[in-house]
Amino acid sequence: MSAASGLVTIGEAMALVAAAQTGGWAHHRDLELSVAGAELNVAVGVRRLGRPATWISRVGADGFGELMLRELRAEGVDAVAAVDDTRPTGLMVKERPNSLHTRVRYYRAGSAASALTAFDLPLERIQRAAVLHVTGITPALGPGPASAVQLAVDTARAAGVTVSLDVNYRSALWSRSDAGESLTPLVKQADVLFAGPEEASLIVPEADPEDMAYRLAELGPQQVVIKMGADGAVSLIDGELRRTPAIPVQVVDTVGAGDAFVAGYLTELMEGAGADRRLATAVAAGAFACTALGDWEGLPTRADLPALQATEAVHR
Ligand SMILES: Nc1ncnc2c1ncn2[C@@H]1O[C@H](COP(=O)(O)OP(=O)(O)OP(=O)(O)O)[C@@H](O)[C@H]1O
Ligand SMILES: O=C(O)C(=O)C[C@H](O)[C@H](O)CO
Repeated sequence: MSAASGLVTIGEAMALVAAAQTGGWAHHRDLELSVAGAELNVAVGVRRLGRPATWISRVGADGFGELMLRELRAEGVDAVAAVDDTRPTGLMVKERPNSLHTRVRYYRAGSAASALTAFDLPLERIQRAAVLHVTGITPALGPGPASAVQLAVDTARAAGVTVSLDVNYRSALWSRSDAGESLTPLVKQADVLFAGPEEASLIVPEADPEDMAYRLAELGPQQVVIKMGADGAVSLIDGELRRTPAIPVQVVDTVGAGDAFVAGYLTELMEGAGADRRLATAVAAGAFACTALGDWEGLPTRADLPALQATEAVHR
């Protein structure tokens, strides 16, 4: 399959150090090393569901960057990433103080990906994509990454490529007012918009998810999806309002569920599927992501999807 049938996404991924047990670092020092980043998670999710995916970024000339590129190769994601020998790959640390909470800390200031600029973009790949997916994390990394996202979106729109935006507000990176101001113009340029209710309220004043969806659609996106965790999603797609329940699962770790949901939705969009099917695959992928530690390791392939309906937990 060519990139023309696939997703292109841009963003930072980090090495992910996660506690292997609950209890906090002071008591349990076992850790697991992986990689994660919202856009990388989406690229892996799309690829697992069967569509081509390209991930554009920068990594450090270090073991973490090497690990990231290896993982992406193993997943079949096409990585277009400059290796920067002056800056490190960013790091994210995920601690589980108890079974109820996950605490995430970033060590990403001055990272290779925060030096991303418009010069890192292979514009012809964006022009040939089926969907360009960006998130509100990248503009928060600095003026270089913000200008790269803007150019990517402008390029996609000029080429008639569908633009997808996940608001993905990260309070450790910027204030709500800065995020609202910077992301509103991007929302207006998006065809598909994903946001949680708290994130949507950065852009519009409404408090009710259905009202938010209508107000966001007035800004431009024909497809607005409000992700609501265990409550599923509210969407306004081509003028039609839907409530899609989540699929109940035994939750291990919800971080990355939103990216899985986006991957499910966008894969079906690229397949030409209708809104009901896009949302069904989105909630299924979101549920899968909740069942495993790690941001993307638990993401499903097509063959995995029916397992959510299975009644027996052990298959022999
Ligand atoms: N506890 C859960 N049980 C079942 N499905 C869930 C659960 N949490 C999330 N999901 C599924 O995943 C989707 C996205 O989750 P959520 O709304 O938490 O996204 P998010 O806040 O963007 O996540 P993140 O930024 O951590 O990736 C939900 O709409 C739902 O379909
Ligand atoms: O928060 C970020 O910047 C990340 O990209 C890290 C995680 O992988 C992401 O939050 C999961 O959606």
